[in-house]
Amino acid sequence: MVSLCPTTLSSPFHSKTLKLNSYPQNANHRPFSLLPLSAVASRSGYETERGFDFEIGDTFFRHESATGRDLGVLAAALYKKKNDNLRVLDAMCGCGIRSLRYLSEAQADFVLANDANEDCNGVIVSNLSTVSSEEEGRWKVIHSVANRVLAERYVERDYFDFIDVDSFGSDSSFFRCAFDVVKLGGLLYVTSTDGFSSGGHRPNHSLAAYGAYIRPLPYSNEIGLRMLIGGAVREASVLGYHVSPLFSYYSYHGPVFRVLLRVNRGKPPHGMYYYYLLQHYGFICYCDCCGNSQAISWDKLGQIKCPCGSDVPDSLVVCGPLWTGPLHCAEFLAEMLSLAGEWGWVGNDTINDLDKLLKRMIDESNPDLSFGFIKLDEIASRAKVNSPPIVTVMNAIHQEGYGVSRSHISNNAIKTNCPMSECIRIVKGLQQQQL
Ligand SMILES: C[S@@+](CC[C@H](N)C(=O)[O-])C[C@H]1O[C@@H](n2cnc3c(N)ncnc32)[C@H](O)[C@@H]1O
Repeated sequence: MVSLCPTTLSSPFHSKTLKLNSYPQNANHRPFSLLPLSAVASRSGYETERGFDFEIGDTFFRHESATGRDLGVLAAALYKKKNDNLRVLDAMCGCGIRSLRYLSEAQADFVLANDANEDCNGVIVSNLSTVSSEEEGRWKVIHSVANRVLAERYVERDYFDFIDVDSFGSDSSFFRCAFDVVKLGGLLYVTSTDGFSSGGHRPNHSLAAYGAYIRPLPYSNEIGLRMLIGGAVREASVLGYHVSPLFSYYSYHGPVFRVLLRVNRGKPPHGMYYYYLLQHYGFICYCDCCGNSQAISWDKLGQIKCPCGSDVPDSLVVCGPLWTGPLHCAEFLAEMLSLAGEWGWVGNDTINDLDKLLKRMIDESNPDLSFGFIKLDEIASRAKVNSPPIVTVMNAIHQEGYGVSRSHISNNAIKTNCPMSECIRIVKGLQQQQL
């Protein structure tokens, strides 16, 4: 038997010495991204999602991830509509529900479904067989660590239109291999469940995984998305690719951070890539004293100071480097929403949430709105009043000429370019009107 060491596993170029279907036999040498079995939420039996009945056996499956799957399927289907061809690599497929949905709903021409755990094989094959027989060649199931699968595809020059990496913890170790296997113009759907890092509780870890030093901020879940995009942007630029987020989605079930990236090479639409990077890849500075946030570009790093002039020690919290640009592409989201409507996903109970989510994401794509969000509780506590209804606050801010939207991340928060001092004045005014 081949003896595997972690270095061997993480090196893509050892694939020829190992059987593709081999899975590390020695528990001590399990790839670092595989969690201990005790951490795996598994339930035996069958599930239903969007009208599909499928087996889950003892594989990892979470109901709560359905929205993330819906978003991926809509995006893949849009890609297929525009490009007429769709080859999907589902790098960590669990029971194969995503592969099943990419085949059935997005009409993928081919899906390569991989999961390192060979025990998932029977369940995946049985689920995909409900779409077509294995002999028809629309899908193939393999079992290997994701980076090895990706590296082998790269060596074979076997590129994919859509790659889904649904990992546990941080996904940054898969970026490089994945970028090399996505077709130019193709889509990479990545996931992180690393809520500790985004919350600023493990700055050394976020530095190691995403190259970003993250400290606690009031909008840490948005920071999680920005940390993920920033890490991907950085890794892509090392290889000469440029990426831009088409949508970013946070779900508190996990928590889970998911981002769909378009991968390209050459000049991005808005000028030279490095100019684009300098514009959108930098630092975020939050002032504890006044509650305002600002983006700091690399050339302004030496001049960090809050306009409120605070001289309170440690009042400025600086995080980064991370993505400070838009979280979504509004046009792409609008197309997803329209497709959801065509599929009849708008209007029934489960879909109402997706409908609301997509509309909220479109709203928060407004480029005038600063990154981060402000929780109403924070405004109310600084203004020393009770929190007024969110819609009343938003209307009042809007009437004062500022941009304002909800955030898909927090129900009780707004995104606005209205400074905190003005928000406080507006909220105090609303309170007085009520007296
Ligand atoms: C979050 S689950 C996938 C869930 C699935 N995508 C879904 O939507 O239901 C992650 C899966 O990745 C597998 N896995 C973990 N580390 C892996 C690695 N390095 N390479 C390939 N598969 C891996 C696990 O066995 C597990 O089934």
